[in-house]
Formats: sequence, C-alpha cells, structure tokens
Amino acid sequence: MNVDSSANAVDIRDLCVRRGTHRALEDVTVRVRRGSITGLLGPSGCGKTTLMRSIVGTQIVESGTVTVLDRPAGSAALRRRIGYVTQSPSVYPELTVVENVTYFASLYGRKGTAVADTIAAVGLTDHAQNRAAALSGGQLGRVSLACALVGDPELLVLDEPTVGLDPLLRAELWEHFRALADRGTTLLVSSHVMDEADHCDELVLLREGRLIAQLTPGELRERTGQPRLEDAFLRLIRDRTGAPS
Ligand SMILES: Nc1ncnc2c1ncn2[C@@H]1O[C@H](COP(=O)(O)OP(=O)(O)OP(=O)(O)O)[C@@H](O)[C@H]1O
Repeated sequence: MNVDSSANAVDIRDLCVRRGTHRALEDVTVRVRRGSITGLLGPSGCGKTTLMRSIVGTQIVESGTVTVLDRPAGSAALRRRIGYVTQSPSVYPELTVVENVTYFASLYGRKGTAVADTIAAVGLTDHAQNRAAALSGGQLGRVSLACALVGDPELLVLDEPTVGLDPLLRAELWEHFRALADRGTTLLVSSHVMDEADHCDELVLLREGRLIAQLTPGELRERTGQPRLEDAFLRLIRDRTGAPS
C-alpha cells in the first residue's frame, strides 16, 4: 500500500455526542495518523465505543465533524475501506470458522491464501473446521477479528480486541497489528488496560467523555515523570483535577 504517513486517516474536530440524556463525548478533537497504531484508552464508560461508532458512522453526532479517509464518516464509499470489530462478536454461529472467514473474504474479493493466513494470524488454525457455535467467547471474538482482517481494510477500528486472551496470543496479535501498520494500515485499538499502550505509536486518553491528552507513550512518561503508563495516566488525571497523588 502506498501511504502518505503525514496525512490523517481520521480527523475529528469538536465532537459532541449525546447518548440518552447523557453527554457521552464533549468537544473531542483527535487526529489519527495513517499507517499508525493509535490506542484509545480510558476507564469503562469514558466514551471509547462512542468515539469508534462515530468514526465508523453508526453513531448520531450532536455537533462537530468526523472525517475518515478524507470523507465524512458514514459515507457509503467508506464501507469497504473500514473494518470494525465490536466487543460483541458478530459471526454466523452455524458456519465453521473457515466458512465465516471465507464469506467475508468473498465480499472483499480476497483470494488465494488470505483466509488461511488470517485464521492463522488470530491463532485459530486448529479450530478452522469447528462451527462458531461450538467455540468459546474468546475464540468467537477472534473469528470476528479474522472476518474484519481478511478484507485488508485501510482503517481497522478494533474495540478491545485482546480482552480475555492469554498473554502469548495477545503478544502475537500485537505483532500482527504492527506488521499491518508497517504495510500502511491504520489501526485504532481501544483498551481499558494501560499495559497494552506500549504497543501503540500514539495514545488517545479519554475520561468522562473528554479528551485528556493525545501523545506518544514516551511523551506520557516524560510529561508525568512516571515510568509505568498506568501510573502516568493516573498522574495526568490527578494533575488535571487537582486531586492529591
Ligand atoms: N445505548 C446507550 N444509551 C444511553 N447511554 C449509553 C448507551 N451506550 C452507552 N451509553 C453511555 O455513554 C457513555 C459512554 O459509553 P461507551 O460505551 O462509549 O464507553 P466505553 O468507554 O466504550 O466503555 P467500556 O470500556 O465499558 O466499553 C457511558 O456513560 C454509557 O453509559
């Protein structure tokens, strides 16, 4: 893929989103560089999923702009260019793993070894012939991930893709994400645990619907003087709220 890494894959300005009676996002301005891995981090309920939904175009926004791959979020032309994996796996339970992934590969015109390679990348080769209905929750999540990966989209939006996975599989998935980014894919990956932040080029830190900071892991450590990213995030919040450390 030929990519101008200085350009933004996602450009969000002054975004406000209301969900029910609650302001889920408040004046959020964020940019995601093409060909990078950006971690979307913050506590449960801070607005990570809402921000992802705004990017993939499934969220009604109150005000602000969301531009994705140079088009307004939700444009029909973006559908095949974005892969979105939600927290709840969306696969066909009666189909096997290989049938599920083959179906999505055919939608995107992928041929050759794409299906087998993608199933291997998510660690499911040994389960390729099993029906999805017979898989564990973590395995189902990986089938869902494979269905998004196999389309080789320009932008991958992944909502907590490593939740519930064992450390080895997690490490392998992050390696795969890095290989994709090196090839020019843009990845936006949410997590509510900071121990994955070091895999990211940039971090978007949210709290209570507001952007706390957008910076690299190195900048976060430097700004707070905390070597552990978990401590650094807490430091940043305490500095902003004036709470004692
Ligand atoms: N369908 C909904 N109707 C009303 N409010 C909602 C709805 N979904 C989410 N919210 C609220 O919007 C806010 C942001 O939720 P969101 O799901 O974006 O958070 P999150 O950071 O992704 O959380 P988690 O890490 O637990 O998935 C929360 O206060 C939540 O209660």
